[in-house]
Amino acid sequence: MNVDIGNALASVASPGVSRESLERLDDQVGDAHERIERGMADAEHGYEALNLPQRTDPTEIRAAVEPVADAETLLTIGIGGSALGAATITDALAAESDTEAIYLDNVDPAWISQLLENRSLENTAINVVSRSGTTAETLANFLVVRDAFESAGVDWTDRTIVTTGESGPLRNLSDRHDLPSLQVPDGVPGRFSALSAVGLVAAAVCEHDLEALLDGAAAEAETLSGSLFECPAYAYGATAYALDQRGAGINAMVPYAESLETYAEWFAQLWAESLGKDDLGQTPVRALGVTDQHSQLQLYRAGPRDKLVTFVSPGELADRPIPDTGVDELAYLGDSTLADLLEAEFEATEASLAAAGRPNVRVELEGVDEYELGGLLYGMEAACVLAGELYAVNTFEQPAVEWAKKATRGLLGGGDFEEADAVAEKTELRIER
Ligand SMILES: O=P(O)(O)OC[C@H]1O[C@H](O)[C@H](O)[C@@H](O)[C@@H]1O
Repeated sequence: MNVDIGNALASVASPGVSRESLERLDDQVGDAHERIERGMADAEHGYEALNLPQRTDPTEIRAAVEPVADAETLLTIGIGGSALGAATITDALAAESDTEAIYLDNVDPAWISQLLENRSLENTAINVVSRSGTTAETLANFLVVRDAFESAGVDWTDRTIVTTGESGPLRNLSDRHDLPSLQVPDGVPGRFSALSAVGLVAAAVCEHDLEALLDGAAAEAETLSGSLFECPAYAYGATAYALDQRGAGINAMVPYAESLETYAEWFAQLWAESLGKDDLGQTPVRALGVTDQHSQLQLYRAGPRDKLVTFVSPGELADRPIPDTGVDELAYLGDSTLADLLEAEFEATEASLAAAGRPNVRVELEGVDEYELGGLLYGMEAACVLAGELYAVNTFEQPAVEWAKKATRGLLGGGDFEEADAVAEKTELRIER
């Protein structure tokens, strides 16, 4: 990916960052890069994720999915980092097979029932993913889906792949039923695991090119260096950090491709869960170009000066001409294509923010294919790790999320967790109808 931070400069935007400030910040980027390189070399928890392009074995993943290669539907059961990377990849890429990839990352009973009803389960495969192997939502959904297979007389053990940690309840279950299984690599937190089996099993069943995804990521890894002026990922992370320090506490991620809508969700988890700690962090907002030009843009251009808008320009897309109508006022459309319109809207929106002095950054791809997507995912992970160093937070933990997980388990009788007591202590001021 390339990154253009021109519209984040203080000469264009407020808040903005001056070139001199960026040059001063570059010293910290150099130190942070040394720390990151050390963490990668020592395979330290979290930093190890940046080694995935070299460590992940696509042949092993393809072999594990072989038994379900014919699936018409792949139900991936996971949540957070165990679903969003895989969903980002299969949603972004053009279909290479007839497999439909569906993600069960919520526990809404009506939705799950609807998904299972009228589905031919003989042609469905299950991909259950949980790093810890203990996440209540994932295990509950898995048990419900298993039960639906049993009720339909389909042997779920023939149709299930497991990706989990080295030990834990899901690993035990997988061993007991002798299921094909893959391991979440040690030292790789869920939200940084898109380029491991966690993100690539679904891509393999959908016959996407895993090597190209990893090659794109490896090429991005090659750009990591001690200066933000030489590394697009660090330029992004450092600029987002500097703008947050200057008041842009919100980061709206706006890809200009329908297929990248899920990518904005993945980014939101990465940015929020990694950087939101010690009363610090930048709030990610998910948006989509051009759709949200007609809803959120008003606020971005004229609301409080507390936002960075990150555009992702997808580069060349498969195109479709706009038919001519013979109506004079619409003639300009008839001379164009949908991709021309998308591009013009992107450039106009970017300019409209700059003209109003609102900081924005452009992330440029050369198309939405495996190689470019691998680079984007890796680049944003590296940007996030760099930002974590600059904020001096522990990027790779998520104690606030764990707190709510414990409270939920306590409420359901899954153990004695003091966090659950807070539920009964809720302050009420109810207004009843
Ligand atoms: O993969 P699992 O252990 O099931 O965890 C799934 C998700 O659970 C939690 O909510 C964590 O905060 C996320 O970072 C993680 O991705």
